Amino acid sequence: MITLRELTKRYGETVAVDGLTLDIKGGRVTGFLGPNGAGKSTTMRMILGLDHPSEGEALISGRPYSSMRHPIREVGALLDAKALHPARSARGHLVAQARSNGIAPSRVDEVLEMVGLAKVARRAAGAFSLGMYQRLGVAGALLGDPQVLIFDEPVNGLDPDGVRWVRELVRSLAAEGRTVFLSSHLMSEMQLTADQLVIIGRGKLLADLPMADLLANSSLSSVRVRTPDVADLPTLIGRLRRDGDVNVESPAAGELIVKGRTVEQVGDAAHRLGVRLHELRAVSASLEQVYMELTAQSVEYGTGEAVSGGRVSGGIDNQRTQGAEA
Ligand SMILES: Nc1ncnc2c1ncn2[C@@H]1O[C@H](COP(=O)(O)OP(=O)(O)OP(=O)(O)O)[C@@H](O)[C@H]1O
Repeated sequence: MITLRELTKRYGETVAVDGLTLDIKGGRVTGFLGPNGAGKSTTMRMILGLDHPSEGEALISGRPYSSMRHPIREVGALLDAKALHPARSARGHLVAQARSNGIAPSRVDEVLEMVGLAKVARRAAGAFSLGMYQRLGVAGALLGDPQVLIFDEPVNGLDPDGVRWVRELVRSLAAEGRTVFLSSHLMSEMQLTADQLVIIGRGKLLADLPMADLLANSSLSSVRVRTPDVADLPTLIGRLRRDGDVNVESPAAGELIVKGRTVEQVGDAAHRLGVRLHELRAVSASLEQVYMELTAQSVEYGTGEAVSGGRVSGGIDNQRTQGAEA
């Protein structure tokens, strides 16, 4: 697990990370999202001891990175894939890392095989494509067989095959119980990969909740209903509106678009009233739509107020509370 407590980083006047408090748990892939400059890389750098917090702390399995004797056995990271000596071979690069962390050289060949670089392992890394650098970075992260993995934009520069490979790899690492924390600007890919989402804006936490809840509770998601019992629709609408916090529109005779209720709730209400349904389906927002709405608000109103002031906010706030309890 990764634990952040009031984690804050200031660069002069700039507050890059602003009081982040959250737990990034094992057994699932946690996606880390935020606009450019939101503070994602700075957060990851502080977790990895590359930057010192101005306030607060970041712990890995309950301990700060700086207290670890062999850090890469506890946490593997891919931050800047190109940050290595270009004249060194992929194997040489990993062997040096393995040696300084008490890891057997046989593990180097194992991880090179895992990332598909075994055949080019003795070539100078300087001649590598961006995708090959990314694979080498992933190999470095896996070298110490750590329980916690941090990937900053791991699919950057990868072809569709490589993107899929990363997705399957991180999902299998999480399935083994490991903590996987990864950032990406590719929303469609993140939607396929992550179980949990942490979204920040201007260094502040905007959301920390399961992907499914984020999408289902978005004001952009809805339930579509079609009934032949047109005359009964006003009664059904009245029942749906009874508990408040719902938006019901009727775009055509016998059709409803309901926002703020689940398909189960709408189906049950119709059943109780004896209204026949010929169509009942959830129309889920995409992660990209929800993300754009959420972060646009944060930009417009400032991050702190945004989640309690807008349409998305009710859902987000509730979910954030639920996420914290989970
Ligand atoms: N070494 C530094 N000195 C001064 N300001 C910095 C430094 N590193 C980051 N910042 C600032 O801190 C803020 C957060 O930057 P950071 O790189 O963490 O954001 P990010 O979410 O990773 O962005 P991106 O998606 O563009 O990679 C930005 O305003 C950035 O300019």
